[in-house]
Amino acid sequence: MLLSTPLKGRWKLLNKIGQGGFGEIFCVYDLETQQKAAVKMERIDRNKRALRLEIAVLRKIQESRFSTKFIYCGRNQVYNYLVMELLGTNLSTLRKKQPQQRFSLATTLKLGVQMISAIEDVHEVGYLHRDVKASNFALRIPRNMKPKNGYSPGYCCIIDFGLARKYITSEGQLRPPRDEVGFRGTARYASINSHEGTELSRRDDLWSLFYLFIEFLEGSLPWERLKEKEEIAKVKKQYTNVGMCKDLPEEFTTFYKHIESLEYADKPNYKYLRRLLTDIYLRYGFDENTKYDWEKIKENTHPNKSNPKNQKMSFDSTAALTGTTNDLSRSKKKSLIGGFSKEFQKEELEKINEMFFPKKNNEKLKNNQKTNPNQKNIKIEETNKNKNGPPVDLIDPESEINEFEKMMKMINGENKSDTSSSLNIDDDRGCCIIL
Ligand SMILES: Nc1ncnc2c1ncn2[C@@H]1O[C@H](COP(=O)(O)OP(=O)(O)OP(=O)(O)O)[C@@H](O)[C@H]1O
Repeated sequence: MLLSTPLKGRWKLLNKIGQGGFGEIFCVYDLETQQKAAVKMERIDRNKRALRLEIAVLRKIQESRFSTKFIYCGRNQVYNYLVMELLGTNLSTLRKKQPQQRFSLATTLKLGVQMISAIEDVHEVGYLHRDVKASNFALRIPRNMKPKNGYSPGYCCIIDFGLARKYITSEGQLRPPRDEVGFRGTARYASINSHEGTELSRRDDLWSLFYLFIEFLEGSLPWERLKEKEEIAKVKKQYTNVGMCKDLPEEFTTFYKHIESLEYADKPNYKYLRRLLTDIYLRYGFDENTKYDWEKIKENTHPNKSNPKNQKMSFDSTAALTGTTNDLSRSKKKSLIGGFSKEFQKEELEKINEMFFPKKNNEKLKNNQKTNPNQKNIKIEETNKNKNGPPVDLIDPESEINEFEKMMKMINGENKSDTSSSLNIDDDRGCCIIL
């Protein structure tokens, strides 16, 4: 690819980092900030345009910690383009680099908690994502490869709002479902509602997430090899929670039952779903030192290898690319937490929450301790009591942390997060790209 002029005289194209149905994504060098960024380009002559919608949603979701930072949008003779924060590897690529193409339970849970939050944040601004899949989540690149100022090495962001749809009206009311809708999304992860042409709602993004969890843990989905949507739908219908969750911790069954209980209009209980994953995490004895699969400690060369307590978590981007795994086994069944005092459990839970949500307000976390995280049977009973609606919220309201403002300043200097819905696409016709 030849580039005669940097985009808008500012962004110099370096290399292609992604290709999707809607456009191409490039890594660019920002001559102004001297930092790398990502640019998504969509040809102006495309019949179906998705970038305008994507930009609108991205700008609305800027306050979410799980969103990539909007930088600029513009147009030249050939392309509409969106400049945004450069993220790291997407989760699909990362998974495929693991042995057996699986993530460990710990990694799945850590990512899962963040993915639920990311989806919740999209829903909060009034949109459904409608294409939840691993390649639409990417890791935020940690500065200096260390958790810093609210970043953690595994912080994952949701991307690609090209298929998003507003599910509430401008008055904040739920849009009435249409009688029939065309298929949207990616067949492998689409909910059965989507296959059946039913109007999608918040629950359907969570169905896709559930399928993703299975894929993360098992390395594939039962309908992996099928190509036709109709065949995929047929197999999907055969696999209920019994088929898919039988070898998994029982919270996955509870997860499944919750989304299964949701009607079109129901708001999913995101906190409850996050809590289910955190419960497993604690029960299996994972803690804040538990590494992601792509992190590694160079044990042979580590100066403190004889004392595991001295070993600090480190992000190794090479490991992320080469697929190095951690030392956790999926079959690890011991429950360390169960043997400790309540105080210890509280401390543990705080730490875990800090890890999932860096810089979380500790006072808020303390409120979350009212339920013993190990009393999963109680929660299951509570869920069953509320069959006609979302289960009771067993966790105290979890306020959103306003760390994002700080993070934005840190990443983007003075870039403002304009959340207005009106799009102000800059006409940049002077800029010429030759492919
Ligand atoms: N901001 C970003 N930083 C780094 N990589 C990115 C960024 N945005 C997208 N990518 C990479 O490009 C890939 C494709 O991006 P995206 O999903 O937005 O394109 P798309 O055309 O909508 O794709 P699809 O048709 O698969 O939905 C992503 O999976 C990711 O690997």
